[in-house]
Amino acid sequence: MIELDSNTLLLVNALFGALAVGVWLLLAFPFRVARQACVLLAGAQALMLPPLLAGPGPVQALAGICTLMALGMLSLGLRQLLRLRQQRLDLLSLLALGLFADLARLSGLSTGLSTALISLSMAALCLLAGRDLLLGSLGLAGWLRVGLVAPYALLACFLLLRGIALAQQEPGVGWLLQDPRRHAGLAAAWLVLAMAISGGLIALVLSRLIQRIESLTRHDPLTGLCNRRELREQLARQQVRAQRGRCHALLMVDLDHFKRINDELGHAAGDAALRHVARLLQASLREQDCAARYGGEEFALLLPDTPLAGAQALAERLRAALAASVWSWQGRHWPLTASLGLAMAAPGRFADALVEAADRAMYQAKAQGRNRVCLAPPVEGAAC
Ligand SMILES: Nc1nc2c(ncn2[C@@H]2O[C@H](COP(=O)(O)OP(=O)(O)OP(=O)(O)O)[C@@H](O)[C@H]2O)c(=O)[nH]1
Repeated sequence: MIELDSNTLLLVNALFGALAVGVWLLLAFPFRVARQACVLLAGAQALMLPPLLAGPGPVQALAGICTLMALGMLSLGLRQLLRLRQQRLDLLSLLALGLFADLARLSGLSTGLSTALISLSMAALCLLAGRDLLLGSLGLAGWLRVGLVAPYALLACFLLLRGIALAQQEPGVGWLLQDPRRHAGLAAAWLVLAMAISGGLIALVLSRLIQRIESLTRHDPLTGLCNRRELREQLARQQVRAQRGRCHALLMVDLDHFKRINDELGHAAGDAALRHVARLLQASLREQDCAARYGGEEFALLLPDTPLAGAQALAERLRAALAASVWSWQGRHWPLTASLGLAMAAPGRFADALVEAADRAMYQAKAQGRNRVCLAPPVEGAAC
């Protein structure tokens, strides 16, 4: 069996660290994924390299400071990645305590106590990072969250025990007092934890990337509303409920004379008007409703659990709100109105038929003079 000494393990650790710096920079720059977070994580990883590579001398004397700064940057990067509120006071106070203790150690004042304090500050930073991960990964499966937090918890436990042992100068726990850079067992554990932490962080970044791609495939880039594909899926889900007698409604909203905006004010104005309408529609809906951009200047609103009277009232409210809203482009006020077609779901009226019925009602509203709501004929015998 090959026995690895601590120097070889440190070298492997440093090589792994350098590789991780490269991966973070690659994600941050060419791929532009969570840029700020990735830069902070690259910085954290880079700060760990000097303590790993330096032989005895001034750089190694600064190992404590480098490790503390690396943990601080790791925590900041993690908060950025998890989109947690960037509250920095806790991190800054722990860093200040650790740095103060390290300076005391370097100047020869109470070496044991200072080293203990550094260890305790590092443990607290690891605990904070673990807590942030638990809070910020609520959407992930339980086993994955445990796997992500475990390395931080283990590292925090080790640093806590080490801090306590150092403060008491406990002779029975000699291994705890060893420098991980000179103890093969500790160097191996350090390598495993570093790999687990980096692996977990990369998994988090990838899950964020997947979320982003998924969101792009389901949303309209101009307005941020759902796109036609997402609407289709939600309609199919609602249809299953309609078969069991639940009511849902579909409202098609088509802007009136929209072409004139493009022709007279330009395409950018047309885009701004579409965004204005999207905001207004979204703000008037409940959380369970789905607002989608169905085509150019046509929107579709899916209203689950909504009986006819409620859907008609909402349609009229939306029509009036749009007509009363103020939209202007480069100082020029432009009135906006829409024609709305409403259709109610029924057990035999499948998604395509529902869209077609709402669309026909909308064209009827156009034909009757625009800026009005028309109702599609109900399916005979339907409950809604
Ligand atoms: N700015 C902008 N214009 C768009 C977009 N998608 C479609 N359009 C324009 O929307 C206009 C739709 O015109 P029409 O279908 O004639 O409808 P309209 O002028 O609203 O007339 P009515 O529907 O009959 O009231 C066209 O000029 C399209 O080019 C878009 O994403 N941005």
